[in-house]
Amino acid sequence: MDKQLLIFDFDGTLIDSVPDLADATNAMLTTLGKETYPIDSIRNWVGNGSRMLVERALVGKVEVLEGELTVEEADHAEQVFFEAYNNISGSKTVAYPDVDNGLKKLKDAGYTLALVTNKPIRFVPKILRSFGWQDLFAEVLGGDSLAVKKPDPAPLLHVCEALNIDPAQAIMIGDSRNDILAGQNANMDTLGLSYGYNYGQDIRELNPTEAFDDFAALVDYLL
Ligand SMILES: O=C(O)COP(=O)(O)O
Ligand SMILES: [Mg+2]
Repeated sequence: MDKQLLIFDFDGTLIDSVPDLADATNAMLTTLGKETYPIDSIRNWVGNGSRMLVERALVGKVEVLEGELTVEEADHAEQVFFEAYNNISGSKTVAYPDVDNGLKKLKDAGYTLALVTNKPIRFVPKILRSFGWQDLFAEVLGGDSLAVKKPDPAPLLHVCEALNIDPAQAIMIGDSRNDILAGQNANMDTLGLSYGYNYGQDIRELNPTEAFDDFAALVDYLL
């Protein structure tokens, strides 16, 4: 493998964060006096950052139509969600099998590792520390670190520029259409993981360069 930089997605790729996200979402809905949803519904609402998760939960579906929510309503719900997620984040979030060892093997093999998530950046350091990963990544960007988030290629290109690495030497690795499209939009190779959250769609339908059903297979491919 002649590439230098591996850019990883976070939720659904390295960590299974949906149990905590679902608890926070339902805590928000309960606070607002609305009906709660099962984790299997909420899993399909993750991927475009907290704001979209909150809006989808308020309307109870993936597609939020123009005019269905007021900005004030969504702003308030987002603040309630942030508080709830801040209080519980970490307790039920686990790394997927072979991720911890796999990341260390890839780093030891000479790759530079970076993290680009659509999760708000304020929640990221605490989760990284909980897995002892705080020094693994040369660059870490959240969904609100720049004006745009994945599937826009800007966060990926920003990381390449900060690390002075040609995007042609980078690979985007993730579980969702937002990761694969961001990588394709940045003209990078893309590697898909099938076990995460992709709105119920098979990641292979997005035509990543390769796709894997577990993290160990991804590591084998890269070493
Ligand atoms: O917070 C989200 O919506 C998903 O975050 P991710 O980009 O790490 O998958
Ligand atoms: Mg993801």
